[in-house]
Amino acid sequence: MLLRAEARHRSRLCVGLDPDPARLPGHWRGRVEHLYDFCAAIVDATADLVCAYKPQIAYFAAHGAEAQLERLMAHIRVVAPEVPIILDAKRGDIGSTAEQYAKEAFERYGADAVTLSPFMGFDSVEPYLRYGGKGVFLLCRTSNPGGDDLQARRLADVPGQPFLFEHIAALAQGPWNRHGQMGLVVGATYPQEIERVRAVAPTVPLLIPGVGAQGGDAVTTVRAGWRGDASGRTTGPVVVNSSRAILYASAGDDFATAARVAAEQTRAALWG
Ligand SMILES: O=C(O)c1cc(=O)[nH]c(=O)n1[C@@H]1O[C@H](COP(=O)(O)O)[C@@H](O)[C@H]1O
Repeated sequence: MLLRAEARHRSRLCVGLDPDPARLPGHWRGRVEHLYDFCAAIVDATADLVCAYKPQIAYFAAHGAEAQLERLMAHIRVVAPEVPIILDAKRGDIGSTAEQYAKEAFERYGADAVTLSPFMGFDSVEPYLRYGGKGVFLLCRTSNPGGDDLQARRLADVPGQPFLFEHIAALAQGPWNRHGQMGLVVGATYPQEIERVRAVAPTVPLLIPGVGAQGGDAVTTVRAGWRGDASGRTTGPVVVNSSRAILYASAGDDFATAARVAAEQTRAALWG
Protein backbone atom coordinates (compact mmCIF):
# COMPACT_ATOMS: atom_id res chain seq x y z
CA MET A 1 0.00 0.00 0.00
CA LEU A 2 2.83 2.34 0.89
CA LEU A 3 4.77 1.66 -2.31
CA ARG A 4 1.64 2.17 -4.38
CA ALA A 5 0.86 5.49 -2.71
CA GLU A 6 4.48 6.58 -3.08
CA ALA A 7 4.48 5.83 -6.82
CA ARG A 8 1.00 7.15 -7.53
CA HIS A 9 1.48 10.47 -5.75
CA ARG A 10 5.22 10.67 -6.43
CA SER A 11 5.58 11.41 -2.77
CA ARG A 12 7.57 10.42 0.30
CA LEU A 13 5.68 12.93 2.43
CA CYS A 14 3.55 11.88 5.38
CA VAL A 15 1.38 14.64 6.80
CA GLY A 16 1.13 14.34 10.56
CA LEU A 17 -2.29 15.15 11.99
CA ASP A 18 -1.47 16.63 15.41
CA PRO A 19 -4.28 19.15 15.99
CA ASP A 20 -3.64 21.48 18.92
CA PRO A 21 -6.83 23.37 19.88
CA ALA A 22 -4.78 26.43 20.82
CA ARG A 23 -3.39 26.61 17.27
CA LEU A 24 -6.58 26.07 15.29
CA PRO A 25 -7.19 28.85 12.77
CA GLY A 26 -9.56 31.80 13.09
CA HIS A 27 -12.79 31.26 14.97
CA TRP A 28 -11.98 27.57 15.64
CA ARG A 29 -9.14 28.55 18.00
CA GLY A 30 -9.48 26.85 21.37
CA ARG A 31 -12.57 24.92 20.30
CA VAL A 32 -11.98 21.19 20.74
CA GLU A 33 -15.12 20.30 18.80
CA HIS A 34 -13.36 21.47 15.61
CA LEU A 35 -10.37 19.09 15.68
CA TYR A 36 -12.06 16.94 13.05
CA ASP A 37 -13.04 19.88 10.84
CA PHE A 38 -9.49 21.18 10.90
CA CYS A 39 -7.84 17.84 10.11
CA ALA A 40 -10.43 16.93 7.47
CA ALA A 41 -9.72 20.24 5.70
CA ILE A 42 -5.99 19.48 5.80
CA VAL A 43 -6.62 16.01 4.35
CA ASP A 44 -8.84 17.43 1.60
CA ALA A 45 -6.10 19.91 0.69
CA THR A 46 -3.25 17.38 0.60
CA ALA A 47 -4.77 14.02 -0.37
CA ASP A 48 -2.98 13.83 -3.73
CA LEU A 49 0.38 14.92 -2.29
CA VAL A 50 1.13 12.32 0.38
CA CYS A 51 2.28 8.72 0.71
CA ALA A 52 0.75 8.43 4.22
CA TYR A 53 -1.12 10.22 6.97
CA LYS A 54 -0.10 9.97 10.61
CA PRO A 55 -2.73 11.02 13.15
CA GLN A 56 -1.27 11.34 16.66
CA ILE A 57 -3.72 9.79 19.09
CA ALA A 58 -2.77 11.98 22.08
CA TYR A 59 -4.01 15.13 20.35
CA PHE A 60 -7.47 13.60 20.31
CA ALA A 61 -7.50 11.50 23.48
CA ALA A 62 -6.22 14.38 25.64
CA HIS A 63 -9.48 16.19 24.91
CA GLY A 64 -11.81 13.22 24.99
CA ALA A 65 -12.11 13.62 21.23
CA GLU A 66 -11.65 10.00 20.17
CA ALA A 67 -14.93 10.09 18.25
CA GLN A 68 -13.47 12.86 16.12
CA LEU A 69 -10.43 10.68 15.41
CA GLU A 70 -12.74 7.84 14.36
CA ARG A 71 -14.53 10.23 11.99
CA LEU A 72 -11.22 11.46 10.65
CA MET A 73 -9.99 7.93 9.92
CA ALA A 74 -13.22 7.24 8.04
CA HIS A 75 -12.89 10.52 6.16
CA ILE A 76 -9.34 9.69 5.01
CA ARG A 77 -10.62 6.33 3.75
CA VAL A 78 -13.17 8.10 1.57
CA VAL A 79 -10.99 10.96 0.32
CA ALA A 80 -7.74 9.01 -0.07
CA PRO A 81 -8.50 5.28 0.01
CA GLU A 82 -5.09 4.45 -1.45
CA VAL A 83 -3.15 6.29 1.28
CA PRO A 84 -2.02 4.26 4.32
CA ILE A 85 -2.86 5.65 7.74
CA ILE A 86 -0.23 5.23 10.45
CA LEU A 87 -1.78 5.67 13.87
CA ASP A 88 0.88 7.23 16.04
CA ALA A 89 0.21 5.75 19.47
CA LYS A 90 3.69 4.56 20.54
CA ARG A 91 2.20 1.68 22.50
CA GLY A 92 4.13 -0.99 24.37
CA ASP A 93 2.79 -3.38 26.99
CA ILE A 94 2.53 -7.04 28.00
CA GLY A 95 0.83 -9.34 25.51
CA SER A 96 -2.66 -9.38 26.99
CA THR A 97 -2.82 -5.59 27.15
CA ALA A 98 -1.13 -5.29 23.76
CA GLU A 99 -4.03 -7.31 22.35
CA GLN A 100 -6.37 -4.54 23.47
CA TYR A 101 -4.17 -1.80 22.04
CA ALA A 102 -3.96 -3.72 18.74
CA LYS A 103 -7.74 -4.02 18.67
CA GLU A 104 -8.02 -0.28 19.31
CA ALA A 105 -5.59 0.62 16.49
CA PHE A 106 -6.74 -1.82 13.85
CA GLU A 107 -10.39 -2.51 14.65
CA ARG A 108 -11.66 0.62 16.38
CA TYR A 109 -9.70 3.12 14.30
CA GLY A 110 -9.03 0.96 11.24
CA ALA A 111 -5.39 2.06 10.99
CA ASP A 112 -3.06 0.40 8.51
CA ALA A 113 -0.07 0.63 10.84
CA VAL A 114 0.74 1.75 14.36
CA THR A 115 3.85 3.10 16.07
CA LEU A 116 5.17 0.96 18.93
CA SER A 117 7.90 1.06 21.52
CA PRO A 118 10.02 -2.12 21.33
CA PHE A 119 11.23 -1.68 24.92
CA MET A 120 9.18 -4.56 26.34
CA GLY A 121 10.36 -7.06 23.74
CA PHE A 122 8.91 -9.27 21.03
CA ASP A 123 5.94 -10.63 22.99
CA SER A 124 4.71 -7.02 23.41
CA VAL A 125 4.78 -6.56 19.63
CA GLU A 126 3.50 -9.94 18.50
CA PRO A 127 -0.25 -9.29 19.12
CA TYR A 128 -0.18 -6.54 16.48
CA LEU A 129 1.44 -8.89 13.97
CA ARG A 130 -1.53 -11.25 14.22
CA TYR A 131 -3.42 -8.72 12.12
CA GLY A 132 -2.44 -9.81 8.62
CA GLY A 133 -1.71 -6.96 6.24
CA LYS A 134 -1.24 -4.45 9.05
CA GLY A 135 2.09 -2.86 9.91
CA VAL A 136 4.03 -1.73 12.96
CA PHE A 137 6.73 0.94 13.16
CA LEU A 138 9.13 0.33 16.05
CA LEU A 139 10.77 3.32 17.71
CA CYS A 140 14.45 2.93 16.87
CA ARG A 141 16.40 6.20 16.84
CA THR A 142 13.93 8.88 17.83
CA SER A 143 14.18 12.55 16.83
CA ASN A 144 14.39 14.02 20.33
CA PRO A 145 17.68 14.85 22.09
CA GLY A 146 16.86 12.43 24.93
CA GLY A 147 16.81 9.60 22.39
CA ASP A 148 20.53 9.35 23.16
CA ASP A 149 19.91 8.35 26.75
CA LEU A 150 19.12 4.72 25.92
CA GLN A 151 19.11 4.28 22.15
CA ALA A 152 22.75 5.37 21.72
CA ARG A 153 24.07 2.98 24.39
CA ARG A 154 26.10 0.00 23.25
CA LEU A 155 25.00 -3.54 24.00
CA ALA A 156 28.03 -5.31 25.46
CA ASP A 157 26.61 -8.83 25.17
CA VAL A 158 25.56 -8.63 21.50
CA PRO A 159 28.24 -9.56 18.93
CA GLY A 160 29.89 -6.41 17.57
CA GLN A 161 28.56 -4.41 20.53
CA PRO A 162 26.06 -2.41 18.45
CA PHE A 163 24.19 0.62 19.63
CA LEU A 164 20.78 -0.28 21.01
CA PHE A 165 19.12 1.42 18.02
CA GLU A 166 21.20 -0.68 15.61
CA HIS A 167 20.14 -3.82 17.43
CA ILE A 168 16.48 -2.82 17.17
CA ALA A 169 17.00 -2.22 13.45
CA ALA A 170 18.57 -5.67 13.01
CA LEU A 171 15.66 -7.31 14.85
CA ALA A 172 13.11 -5.48 12.68
CA GLN A 173 14.91 -6.41 9.49
CA GLY A 174 15.36 -10.04 10.51
CA PRO A 175 14.03 -12.29 13.27
CA TRP A 176 11.11 -10.13 14.46
CA ASN A 177 9.86 -9.43 10.95
CA ARG A 178 8.23 -12.76 10.25
CA HIS A 179 5.67 -11.59 7.67
CA GLY A 180 7.09 -8.32 6.36
CA GLN A 181 5.00 -6.13 8.65
CA MET A 182 7.75 -4.09 10.32
CA GLY A 183 9.12 -0.64 9.85
CA LEU A 184 11.31 1.59 12.01
CA VAL A 185 11.04 5.14 13.34
CA VAL A 186 14.22 7.18 12.93
CA GLY A 187 14.48 10.93 13.40
CA ALA A 188 15.37 13.29 10.56
CA THR A 189 17.39 15.17 13.14
CA TYR A 190 20.03 12.39 13.09
CA PRO A 191 20.86 11.65 9.42
CA GLN A 192 24.07 9.77 10.26
CA GLU A 193 22.07 7.41 12.42
CA ILE A 194 19.53 6.96 9.61
CA GLU A 195 22.43 5.70 7.49
CA ARG A 196 23.54 3.33 10.24
CA VAL A 197 19.99 2.00 10.50
CA ARG A 198 19.86 1.50 6.72
CA ALA A 199 23.14 -0.42 6.87
CA VAL A 200 21.53 -3.08 9.08
CA ALA A 201 17.95 -2.75 7.83
CA PRO A 202 18.15 -2.20 4.07
CA THR A 203 14.55 -2.87 3.07
CA VAL A 204 12.15 -2.05 5.92
CA PRO A 205 10.14 1.18 5.60
CA LEU A 206 11.54 4.02 7.68
CA LEU A 207 9.10 6.46 9.23
CA ILE A 208 11.16 9.63 9.59
CA PRO A 209 9.70 12.50 11.61
CA GLY A 210 11.65 15.67 12.31
CA VAL A 211 11.66 17.69 9.10
CA GLY A 212 9.99 21.08 9.35
CA ALA A 213 9.40 22.20 12.93
CA GLN A 214 12.25 20.10 14.39
CA GLY A 215 14.76 21.33 11.81
CA GLY A 216 15.65 18.12 9.94
CA ASP A 217 16.68 18.61 6.31
CA ALA A 218 14.51 16.93 3.66
CA VAL A 219 17.21 16.26 1.06
CA THR A 220 19.72 14.91 3.59
CA THR A 221 17.03 12.71 5.09
CA VAL A 222 16.12 11.07 1.81
CA ARG A 223 19.75 10.59 0.85
CA ALA A 224 20.39 8.86 4.16
CA GLY A 225 17.28 6.71 4.25
CA TRP A 226 15.77 6.01 0.84
CA ARG A 227 17.07 3.08 -1.17
CA GLY A 228 16.26 2.15 -4.77
CA ASP A 229 17.48 -0.14 -7.51
CA ALA A 230 19.19 0.87 -10.76
CA SER A 231 15.84 1.64 -12.41
CA GLY A 232 14.80 3.93 -9.57
CA ARG A 233 12.34 1.45 -8.08
CA THR A 234 12.09 1.80 -4.32
CA THR A 235 13.68 -1.04 -2.36
CA GLY A 236 13.93 0.75 1.00
CA PRO A 237 11.04 3.20 1.43
CA VAL A 238 11.00 6.33 3.56
CA VAL A 239 7.88 7.96 4.96
CA VAL A 240 8.97 11.44 5.95
CA ASN A 241 6.59 13.06 8.39
CA SER A 242 5.93 16.75 8.84
CA SER A 243 3.18 17.91 11.17
CA ARG A 244 3.30 21.49 12.51
CA ALA A 245 5.08 23.01 9.52
CA ILE A 246 2.16 21.95 7.34
CA LEU A 247 -0.78 22.15 9.75
CA TYR A 248 0.06 25.67 10.88
CA ALA A 249 1.52 27.10 7.68
CA SER A 250 -1.06 29.85 8.13
CA ALA A 251 -3.07 30.80 11.21
CA GLY A 252 -5.75 32.44 9.08
CA ASP A 253 -8.72 31.30 7.06
CA ASP A 254 -6.37 30.35 4.24
CA PHE A 255 -4.83 27.60 6.42
CA ALA A 256 -5.77 24.77 4.04
CA THR A 257 -4.35 26.51 0.98
CA ALA A 258 -1.19 27.36 2.91
CA ALA A 259 -0.94 23.75 4.11
CA ARG A 260 -1.15 22.58 0.50
CA VAL A 261 1.62 24.96 -0.55
CA ALA A 262 3.84 23.79 2.33
CA ALA A 263 3.08 20.15 1.52
CA GLU A 264 3.88 20.69 -2.16
CA GLN A 265 7.21 22.26 -1.28
CA THR A 266 8.16 19.51 1.14
CA ARG A 267 7.03 16.81 -1.26
CA ALA A 268 9.17 18.32 -4.03
CA ALA A 269 12.22 18.52 -1.77
CA LEU A 270 11.74 14.90 -0.71
CA TRP A 271 11.29 13.64 -4.25
CA GLY A 272 14.43 15.34 -5.61
O1 LIG B 1 6.72 8.26 16.15
C1 LIG B 1 6.69 9.43 15.76
O2 LIG B 1 5.91 9.77 14.89
C2 LIG B 1 7.72 10.36 16.26
C3 LIG B 1 8.93 9.81 16.62
C4 LIG B 1 10.02 10.64 16.88
O3 LIG B 1 11.13 10.18 17.10
N1 LIG B 1 9.84 11.97 16.84
C5 LIG B 1 8.63 12.55 16.54
O4 LIG B 1 8.55 13.80 16.48
N2 LIG B 1 7.54 11.75 16.31
C6 LIG B 1 6.21 12.35 16.05
O5 LIG B 1 6.26 13.03 14.81
C7 LIG B 1 5.54 14.25 14.86
C8 LIG B 1 6.48 15.41 14.62
O6 LIG B 1 5.77 16.62 14.51
P1 LIG B 1 6.42 17.96 13.91
O7 LIG B 1 7.71 18.17 14.66
O8 LIG B 1 5.40 19.00 14.21
O9 LIG B 1 6.64 17.75 12.45
C9 LIG B 1 4.85 14.26 16.21
O10 LIG B 1 3.57 13.65 16.05
C10 LIG B 1 5.72 13.37 17.07
O11 LIG B 1 4.99 12.74 18.09
